[in-house]
Amino acid sequence: MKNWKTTAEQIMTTGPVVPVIVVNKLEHAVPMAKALVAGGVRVLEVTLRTPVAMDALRAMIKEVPEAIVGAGTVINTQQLKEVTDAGAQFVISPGLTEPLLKAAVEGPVPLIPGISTVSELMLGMDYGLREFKFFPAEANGGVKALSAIGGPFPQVRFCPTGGISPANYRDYLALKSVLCIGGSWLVPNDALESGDWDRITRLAREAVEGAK
Ligand SMILES: O=C(O)C(=O)C[C@H](O)[C@H](O)COP(=O)(O)O
Repeated sequence: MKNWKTTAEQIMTTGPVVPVIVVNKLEHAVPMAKALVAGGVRVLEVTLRTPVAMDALRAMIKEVPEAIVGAGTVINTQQLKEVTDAGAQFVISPGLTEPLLKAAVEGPVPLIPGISTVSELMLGMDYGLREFKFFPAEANGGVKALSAIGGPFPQVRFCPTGGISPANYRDYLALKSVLCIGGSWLVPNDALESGDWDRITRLAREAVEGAK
């Protein structure tokens, strides 16, 4: 962690909503990122779930410098190295493993690993981490579970993700332990397919405004 260029806390306090992005076509990446930034959302998580994800990540980093672009769904040390080499500014994982934690704390960018139990949280804390993703948030008991899990760890902060929507995101943000939330609703696949960048800007703006 001593070599991290920024902190997980800085990433998580930059915006209250982090879009979880699935890119299927490379040509969507840059206009989508610009549309999000236009709507006031700068921290973007590109999931490594599609064949074009790495190229999309690189394109967004290069062509949308106003955005803070990170990689999501990073599940092993090989991927961690790849996204770090590509210039990702932060890394998110749905879970945690010791090899991933070890590599991340020695690497240059913050890792925000997912936890869904107290023991996973404690393991991450053993590596010096204090910021975590809570995944899958809704399926795992939602706001109630998260406030109970966070109870014994007042210094820990979360980015709940998974099943979060415009209807419930404020309930999570109301918790003191929650710095931001992640959600895929900000970048609907049909908006990407139809090139409806205005809709993506609108969704971003509404989410940011609604969080105030
Ligand atoms: O890809 C990853 O690394 C993930 O952890 C999964 C995402 O967090 C969820 O897919 C969020 O998606 P929604 O529930 O649709 O908002």
